[in-house]
Amino acid sequence: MTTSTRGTRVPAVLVLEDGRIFRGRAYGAVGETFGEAVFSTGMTGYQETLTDPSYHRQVVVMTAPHVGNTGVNDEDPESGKIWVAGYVVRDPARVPSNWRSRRTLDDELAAQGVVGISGIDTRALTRHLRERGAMRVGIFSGEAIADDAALLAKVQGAPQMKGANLAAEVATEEPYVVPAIGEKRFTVAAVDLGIKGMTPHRMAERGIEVHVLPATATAEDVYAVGPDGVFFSNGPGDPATADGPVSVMQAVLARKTPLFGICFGNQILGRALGFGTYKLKYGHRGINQPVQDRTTGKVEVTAHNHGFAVDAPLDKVSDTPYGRAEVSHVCLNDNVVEGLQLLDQPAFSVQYHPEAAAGPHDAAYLFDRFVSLMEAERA
Ligand SMILES: NC(=O)CC[C@H](N)C(=O)O
Repeated sequence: MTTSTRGTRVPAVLVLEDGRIFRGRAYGAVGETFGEAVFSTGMTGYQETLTDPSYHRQVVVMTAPHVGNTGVNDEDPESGKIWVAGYVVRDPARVPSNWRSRRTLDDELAAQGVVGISGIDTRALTRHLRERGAMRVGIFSGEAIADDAALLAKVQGAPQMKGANLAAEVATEEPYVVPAIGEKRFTVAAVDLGIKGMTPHRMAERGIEVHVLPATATAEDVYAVGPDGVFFSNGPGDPATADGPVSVMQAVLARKTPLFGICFGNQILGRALGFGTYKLKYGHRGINQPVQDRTTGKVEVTAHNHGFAVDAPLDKVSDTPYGRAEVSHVCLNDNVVEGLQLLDQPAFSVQYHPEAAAGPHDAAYLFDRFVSLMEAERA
């Protein structure tokens, strides 16, 4: 069911698993959907958010009150489709305006079968999620609307995010190559756990030929491309389930190949080193999060999308099977671990998004750091 609701007033209901209910109008496709309710504080960049594969099985609530103002263009998507399980906005733009816009966001959501809701108090919903924590949610419109108790029972029967193993559902099935822009200097094997398009692009800009491999790639697959460095991407789901990628990363660490991880990749490095991961109460999602690089003292404003985090000590160097490791970056809002680095071999990762799609470019230096590690290895 993908009827566009543009110009119509189809009622819709959002039901949280703790029984709180919000009533509004259908936005995008009419029907029903389930996921984990999370909020994003980004005021721009909604196309990048919607198409980030890390949002698979999450229903995204936008805290910015006006969404859709710049329509939908063909340049900004981070992957081939919208991945969010549902979309919640307060006040959709009725007439988008931008020189790149091709379609309205409402029509794009409808065309891709993404069920959403508009006209609800997203500020109250966000405060609820902040106080009670991220939780399961359902959005129902059209024929899917039933009595509240029946809808609540459906939401309470939907799968949880904790324990979800989702990377293989979003990653490429076949390997592909993103060529270096200009002169080729390095080859990188990138394990795709839900990679955003901007990430290989940021590497390609630095003379890296990126071999993107499926989430199920083995250490043999990684080394078959003759990599100067290995990269582990962002991705959806609970890092506690990523045993396969953790053991591939351990093989890379054992060979001391230069290694870089982003987001899910940071959690996998944490696990590979022997740290735990845990679910944050409501996560970090947006493009305005302050992070300190403890190796330089500099503070950067960064893009985030994570609901889990690494449990590593902030105040000491840890001994791991791969040498000494430390927390390199920390979120200044809540002291959550935002980066890890090894001190005895060329490996590091960040929990946030230096590819900045969308978001500020403060953290682009991390791609240069990866290049420096590969240069040092070659020297
Ligand atoms: N963007 C990501 O890679 C997210 C990682 C993980 N799924 C989390 O929610 O924390």
